[in-house]
Amino acid sequence: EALLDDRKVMTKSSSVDLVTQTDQKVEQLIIQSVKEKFPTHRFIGEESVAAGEPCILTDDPTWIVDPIDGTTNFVHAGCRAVTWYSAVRSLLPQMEFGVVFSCLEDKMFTARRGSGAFCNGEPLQVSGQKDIQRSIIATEFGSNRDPEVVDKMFSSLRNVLCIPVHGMRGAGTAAINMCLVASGCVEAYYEIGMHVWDLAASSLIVSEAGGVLMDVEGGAADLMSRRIVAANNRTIAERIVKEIHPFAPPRDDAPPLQQ
Ligand SMILES: O=P(O)(O)OC[C@@]1(O)O[C@H](CO)[C@@H](O)[C@@H]1O
Ligand SMILES: [Mg+2]
Ligand SMILES: [Mg+2]
Repeated sequence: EALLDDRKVMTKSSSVDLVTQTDQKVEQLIIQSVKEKFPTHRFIGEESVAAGEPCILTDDPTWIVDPIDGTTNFVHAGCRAVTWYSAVRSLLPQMEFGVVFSCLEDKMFTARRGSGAFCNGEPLQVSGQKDIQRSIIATEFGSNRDPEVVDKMFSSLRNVLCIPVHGMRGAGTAAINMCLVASGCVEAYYEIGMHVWDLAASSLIVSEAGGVLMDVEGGAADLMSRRIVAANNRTIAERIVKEIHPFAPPRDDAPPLQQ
């Protein structure tokens, strides 16, 4: 309770895009401790980018950090927070490993390229369901309250729901939604508007658990594009793509607007 009272809530891109001192402190803690071991590595951190650091991938090993994914949950409920980080190498980008920690459930999700995905050391496998009408799909509404954008999100939501699917869910964090796909708890997750740090670690966890990643228009997934479909298999992913009303938010690696 005292911690909740102490929590200073600030806003970023909009009045519903929240950040706390805890986000900033956790990010600094992760970056500092990695830097001590790997002084030449680079970082893309959510709160560092918010403070003006660049969001670009180079050929250097780069750690992509979201200190708390689900800050809104954290602010409201105190405990529904996730800390995660991942490292990528090369411009493609080639993810080397990903880590998502769900402190609510005390679950550590990990994946290393080519070595599978795990939860607390137990191997993960996506759902074997091929019938979208027997599936649960996860999504989120993001922090953009522009009515035109909200209309597009609602149109996609309506279309997917009316396929019909068994249900739709949202954990309030992209990272955990993706881990739910990797664990076989939901068949797919899609969203437009989240950022590279929301997805980087969990994208490897999904693919190492046997899942597929796709752009919302069906092409190759691009983690800087702020659009993703993550599914248990290609059949389910392609069916969802048919129902999504696509739009393209400014890319994470777009040059900053001139003042
Ligand atoms: O700012 P945060 O808490 O790191 O993350 C933002 C986020 O929780 O909001 C989105 C909702 O659209 C999620 O998909 C995404 O993971
Ligand atoms: Mg996040
Ligand atoms: Mg965050």
